[in-house]
Amino acid sequence: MEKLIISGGKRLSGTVKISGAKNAVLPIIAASLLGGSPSTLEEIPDLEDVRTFMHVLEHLGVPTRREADTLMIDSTNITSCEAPYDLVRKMRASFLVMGPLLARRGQAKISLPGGCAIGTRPIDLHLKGFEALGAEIEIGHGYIEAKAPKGLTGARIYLDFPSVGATENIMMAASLAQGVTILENPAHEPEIVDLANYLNVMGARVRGAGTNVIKIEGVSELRGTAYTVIPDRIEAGTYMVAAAMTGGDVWIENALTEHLKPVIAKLKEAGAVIEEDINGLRVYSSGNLRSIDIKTLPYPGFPTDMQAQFMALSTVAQGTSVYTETVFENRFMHVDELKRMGANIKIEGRSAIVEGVRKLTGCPVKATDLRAGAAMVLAGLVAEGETEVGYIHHIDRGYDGIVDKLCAIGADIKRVNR
Ligand SMILES: CC(=O)N[C@H]1[C@@H](OP(=O)(O)OP(=O)(O)OC[C@H]2O[C@@H](n3ccc(=O)[nH]c3=O)[C@H](O)[C@@H]2O)O[C@H](CO)[C@@H](O)[C@@H]1O
Ligand SMILES: C=C(OP(=O)(O)O)C(=O)O
Repeated sequence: MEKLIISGGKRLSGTVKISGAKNAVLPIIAASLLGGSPSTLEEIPDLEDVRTFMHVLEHLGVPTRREADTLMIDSTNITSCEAPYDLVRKMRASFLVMGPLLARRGQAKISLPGGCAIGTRPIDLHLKGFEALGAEIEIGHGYIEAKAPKGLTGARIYLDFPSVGATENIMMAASLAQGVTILENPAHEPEIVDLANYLNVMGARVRGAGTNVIKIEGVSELRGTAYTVIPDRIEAGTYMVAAAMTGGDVWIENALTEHLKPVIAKLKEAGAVIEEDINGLRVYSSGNLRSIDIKTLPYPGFPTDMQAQFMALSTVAQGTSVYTETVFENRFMHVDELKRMGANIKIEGRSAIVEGVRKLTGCPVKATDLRAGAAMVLAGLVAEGETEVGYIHHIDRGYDGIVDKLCAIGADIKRVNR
């Protein structure tokens, strides 16, 4: 089994270049299915999730080819409308092919994704959206089958919660529907805006992405196009925390400060210094950090995908920090692993109370999910002795070249097979 071995105590300094955003790339790959001609996507990160999505597309009869950071997708013909359990269970974002398939082919049969380590993660809002657009939905034998033989029709849809995935799936489906769709209370995340921009370059008419109402005027066809995805704000945030925790000085190249406001604010509150620039940002700190309180919220609130990494920071900060998770009901799997390293954390309902300790000590720990894995790596960077992180396939889902990037700024980390 592959593991990461980290020898803690190294101060990080130098430059880290941020890759394209996982959470932008995945919906954009799904949206490429809407185009009747090939798309060329640039700045594609080297991630397990991207490889899984390429398999999903190949299963649909859509050829994909990757050369360095470029991904070519030829969606001229789609020969199957089914995504099986084997692929969907590996990556929930596979469910994002439902909107495009329904819109382009009038049918889709996708395995139910099921829950995952961070929560039950239902898809009711996606399905309500498709039904409002005129699709008929049937659930059976572990699959969701959606049909719209006469095509989809624009509708007014209100989301009970600003779900990122539901907003994306509905936006994609509505792009090829007849008439206008008004999507109220959608998600505001930068990845939603990136998807809307890609759809619009394909010929769609999506207005208002990033605001409280998105208006989608359906068009009769879309074409493939070239597109460059935005940098990954969560990857950037993770390296920012690494710099702050290790008392380092790191230039985070390519980070978009506009997308990182809550992360920047909380790191400053913890005592790090941040210099913002058009091409990225610099983070440095003495390593003496203060307690902070964090409540996760939909964008532009503090991102749930940064909660575990910040909690790793608070385990060695002075004072008591309170973390409240409001987006997912079970996103504290990292707590027990951090406690094995000497952290002092108590869970009370949806909050975790973190009492800073003088030091963490290295030991074998598990990456229970993607960001929990990132938190283990961060804890390992400051722990005394050696930390061995297992189940790193979770980390490989979302961090492009994490070992090389950390080594280049002075960390002692290696990947081993043991
Ligand atoms: C590939 C991708 O972009 N993943 C991100 C996306 O996930 P994802 O799109 O799955 O997250 P959502 O915004 O949909 O989920 C947020 C909350 O809404 C609930 N919900 C969602 C859909 C639904 O139909 N019904 C329902 O109740 C979920 O269970 C969860 O509690 O946004 C999350 C919230 O920022 C991030 O943590 C993930 O990294
Ligand atoms: C939860 C995450 O991703 P996914 O929705 O793909 O599981 C994440 O990126 O932290």
